[in-house]
Amino acid sequence: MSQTVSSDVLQPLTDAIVDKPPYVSGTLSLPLDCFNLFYKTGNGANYLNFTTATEAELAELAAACEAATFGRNKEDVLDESYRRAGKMDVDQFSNPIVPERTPLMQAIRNELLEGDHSARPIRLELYKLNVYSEGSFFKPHVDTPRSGAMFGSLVLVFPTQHEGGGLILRHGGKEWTVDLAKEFSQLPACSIGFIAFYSDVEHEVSLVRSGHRVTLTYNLYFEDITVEDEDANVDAELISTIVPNEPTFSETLKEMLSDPTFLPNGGLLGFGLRHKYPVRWSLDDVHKLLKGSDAVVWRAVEKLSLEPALYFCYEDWYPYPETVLFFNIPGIIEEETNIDEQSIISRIKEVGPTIVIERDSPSSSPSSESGQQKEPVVPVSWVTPLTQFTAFRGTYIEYGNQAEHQIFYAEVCLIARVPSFEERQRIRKDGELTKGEEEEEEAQEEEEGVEDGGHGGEDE
Ligand SMILES: O=C(O)CCC(=O)C(=O)O
Ligand SMILES: [Fe+2]
Repeated sequence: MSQTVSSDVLQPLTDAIVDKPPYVSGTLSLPLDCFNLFYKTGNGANYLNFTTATEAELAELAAACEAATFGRNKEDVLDESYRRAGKMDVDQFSNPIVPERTPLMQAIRNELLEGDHSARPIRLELYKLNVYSEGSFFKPHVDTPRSGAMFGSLVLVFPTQHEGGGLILRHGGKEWTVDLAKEFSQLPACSIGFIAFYSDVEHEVSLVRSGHRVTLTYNLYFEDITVEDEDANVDAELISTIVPNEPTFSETLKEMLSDPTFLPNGGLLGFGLRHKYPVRWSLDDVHKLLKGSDAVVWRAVEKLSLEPALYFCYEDWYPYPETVLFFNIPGIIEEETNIDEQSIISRIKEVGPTIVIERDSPSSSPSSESGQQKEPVVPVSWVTPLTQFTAFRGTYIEYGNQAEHQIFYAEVCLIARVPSFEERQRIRKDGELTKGEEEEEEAQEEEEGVEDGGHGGEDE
């Protein structure tokens, strides 16, 4: 099973993985009362409507806010050189917008989730109201994952006059800017701006040069994440959009597998994933969170019986350079907050299991001298490169929008096991045989009028 395949051969597969931007934005017209805001003040309550709010009303709202904090190194901090904005917690205000009852949901489903995932049940949680007045900004960060099921954030921007305050999004070496302030001047007063993006997208709010930018932020969760069978809860009535690259990817992979010269003795195919994912201590359920093209790859590989699995990938240097895959983080990280990367790696090796995919050791390496058996190397052919090794204490935990101890974003890779050509043919024949046998059995049952333990007719 220790074969690899050249990148030229894999190129058609790599090319079939096409990506959409990791966000969706736009404007939406809503009924006038959706622009009402009621909020607490020191001595009572106040009211305004964002379509008619005056400068004085907005300044009053800004004054009723507290200074917004953000998460840095596991603590919520107030640092106006990193984030200057006002915030109001959800128990301090009321606004009648229910995003679930607007076309926003369809936009999130179709543009952000794609394909089969667009029909998954999702839940929105109102998180904060923020006011970015003149001189406000929020420097680059990723939003803190509040549970393993969180997949993104939604920002609604009210149509108040302001200049600046564009949202800059960065992902996979690309950058986009969404400046809704410019759009409002050309739209009816009852328009709201929205931006929804995946959780691992770095973003920043640029300096507001004048006016007030008022937003509602929401956390987006997959609702079926604790369900054993991920597809069981899917709302079948929603029409899922077709992902253009999914059939191409599947077909290309299928063709490769039917070629006797493609990994004739079997081997591992690797996919560096495009998104980072929130993890606690294991990757067991993370496949249910896969987004965009990452989800496409998983589904296609799974359908072709290549046993997809997710792994962390790290690079070790002692006693010789090695690249290693594993899927559980040992408890040591939970217990000790100031642990260094090398100690984590040593601990991972101790507790295992790990797969060594690369080793650069001289023939007389320390461990062979000491007579210790080295683990065999199982090489991986990378379809999409692994862009980064797993970093346990990276910038991703250092700057969030809230301090959070339990979960961090990790670089993850997907490994598919390609059986030998002989095995592939056997599986294919078995599949056909089983299907043929099932059909035969069904026909016989129908003839005999047999019902299958109360489930008869379920498939019709
Ligand atoms: O206001 C925005 O557009 C984004 C705000 C943000 O990044 C946050 O609250 O975490
Ligand atoms: Fe944010």
